[in-house]
Amino acid sequence: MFSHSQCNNQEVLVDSYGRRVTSLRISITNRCNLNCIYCHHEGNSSSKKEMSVDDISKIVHTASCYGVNKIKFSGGEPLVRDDFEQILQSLPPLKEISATTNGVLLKDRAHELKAAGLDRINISLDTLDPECYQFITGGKQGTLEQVIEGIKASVDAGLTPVKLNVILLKGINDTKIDEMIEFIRSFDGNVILQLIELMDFEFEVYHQYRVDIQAIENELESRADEIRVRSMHRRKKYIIDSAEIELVRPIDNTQFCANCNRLRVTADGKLKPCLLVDNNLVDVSEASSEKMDELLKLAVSRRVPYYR
Ligand SMILES: Nc1nc2c(ncn2[C@@H]2O[C@H](COP(=O)(O)OP(=O)(O)OP(=O)(O)O)[C@@H](O)[C@H]2O)c(=O)[nH]1
Ligand SMILES: C[S@@+](CC[C@H](N)C(=O)[O-])C[C@H]1O[C@@H](n2cnc3c(N)ncnc32)[C@H](O)[C@@H]1O
Ligand code: SF4
Ligand code: SF4
Repeated sequence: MFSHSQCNNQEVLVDSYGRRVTSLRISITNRCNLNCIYCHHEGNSSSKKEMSVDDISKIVHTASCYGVNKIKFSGGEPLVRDDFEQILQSLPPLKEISATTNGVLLKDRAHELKAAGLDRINISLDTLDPECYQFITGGKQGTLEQVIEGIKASVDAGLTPVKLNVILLKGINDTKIDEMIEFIRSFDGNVILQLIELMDFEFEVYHQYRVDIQAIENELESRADEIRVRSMHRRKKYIIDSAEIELVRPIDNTQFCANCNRLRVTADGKLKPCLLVDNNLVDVSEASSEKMDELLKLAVSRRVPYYR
């Protein structure tokens, strides 16, 4: 297993806009068992190449020497990788390791994931209606019931707080927010609702389903007992009758980008400075550990807030 022999520096990674990088968002595969109508694929190419456990471990060990202390695993669908638990076990001690999943394959792995070092999990589920679920996820490879079982198993395994990711879609779920709030309430404070603005990756889907996000934000604000602001992206959290609802509103949001502390890693081993930019990636797939330091700094130097 990889370990960085000279991890004794005090250096941190700060880009030219004063944004310190403290977190990596790592796609471990581009494969997915669903085909959601809106998917942005983390802004990645469709490359079939996947980093090995050692490749991922090497990147995280190097970044951790520069004060990166949070890792988010994503995909495609991270749970289609059978070696996800091995990936988790290969990491150095960190403040937080989390993952985002569609939840279909979660039920039977939640406890193993926790034991392997995963701290918490985000589960994407846009509807509580089985037919609507099939429509959004574009097929027959997963069911609503599997995802709900996955949420229960995650709470049971202590992968908490579980975040329930809901992409707001006009005419599909924009009038069902209260239903979702009631659903998370049934988990006694272990589940947070995360309402997400649809980003415009799929042009037609975006134009058909985008919601008036300002109206939703106004409604949350008027009903909130308390509003908290996260340092990451300056995201707002609304507390409504003890339920926690976080709003992810990236489009045209200069505060969101000004407080972006994540560097992305693509499934085929490239450092990606921004979700929305494709022409400035830094390939670390063949890098030695010495070269990795240099390439990490190069990727950080290429970071520019997308909305500014
Ligand atoms: N524009 C933009 N969107 C992001 C970024 N990071 C996450 N998102 C979006 O935020 C939504 C939620 O992402 P998750 O993978 O659940 O993770 P997260 O909420 O960002 O992270 P945690 O709150 O720490 O769990 C998704 O729609 C992501 O596409 C980012 O850096 N830029
Ligand atoms: C690309 S998915 C990868 C992880 C996993 N397959 C899942 O769906 O949770 C990561 C997150 O991005 C969100 N997402 C995908 N396409 C999006 C879009 N066009 N706008 C906003 N969020 C999107 C998903 O809902 C999910 O919460
Ligand atoms: S499950 Fe995730 S990666 Fe797969 S299509 Fe849906 S949003 Fe995209
Ligand atoms: S700069 Fe903005 S759009 Fe780009 S990754 Fe950061 S928050 Fe997302």
